[in-house]
Amino acid sequence: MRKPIIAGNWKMYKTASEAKQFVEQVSGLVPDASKMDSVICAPSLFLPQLVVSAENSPLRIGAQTMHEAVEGAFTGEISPVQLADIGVDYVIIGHSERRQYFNETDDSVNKKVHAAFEHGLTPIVCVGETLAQRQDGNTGSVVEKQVAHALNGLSGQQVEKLVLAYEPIWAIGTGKTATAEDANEVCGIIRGKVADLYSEQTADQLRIQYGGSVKPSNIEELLGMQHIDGALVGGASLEAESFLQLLEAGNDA
Ligand SMILES: O=C[C@H](O)COP(=O)(O)O
Repeated sequence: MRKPIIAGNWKMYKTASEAKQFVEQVSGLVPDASKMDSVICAPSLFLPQLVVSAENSPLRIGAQTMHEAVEGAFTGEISPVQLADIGVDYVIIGHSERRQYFNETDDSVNKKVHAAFEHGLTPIVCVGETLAQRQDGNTGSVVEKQVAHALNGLSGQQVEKLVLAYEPIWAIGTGKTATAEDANEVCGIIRGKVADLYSEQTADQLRIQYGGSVKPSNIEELLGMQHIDGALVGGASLEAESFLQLLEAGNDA
């Protein structure tokens, strides 16, 4: 039985005071970590403050990206050492918005995944196809290639610890959710690829999230699917009430 994991990705939303207020409001209401994992991935600017605000709560704090180097002349970037040092637990790697607007590639995703593990961070690795790739019937081959690249060189034990997020690009922020069956089918393809690359046991342990217009009204159906172990949520994670409803669904799954 894989433990559900619901992660909010706030993207470039909220001010520092709004972020602090949100975490103070939800932290006492987050389900126990023995039942599920609950994460907020916030803008880097707020991370130190949110780690402190969440310290007595099961809520964990994540970053939305990072550089793969330990340190260096990389203006504007944040390193895995810096994230780990302030108590961040998770980091999203290879989100489609990073791939599209900030030149993140399968190769840099792989380097960042290795760097995350070297410094004790849990990577949430995003993969997913464009609408054109889906319409051309290439969804399976696209996500298999992304998964193989992202995991290259990792041990089976590391793969069992990471989180993969399947996010069809055409469903992000559009209100169009993949049907639960379609999302489950692709998550099953991802699990099958991991079984080929590693073992059935590793594939069985791996947690796979679905992301793309997840909201309180559709999360239960998604979490009811065999291969979907959680959700990576943008818009619906911004309001405390809807985030808590998502966690409740995770806790009941
Ligand atoms: O990381 C989250 C995803 O990009 C999904 O965003 P969304 O829930 O606003 O569609």
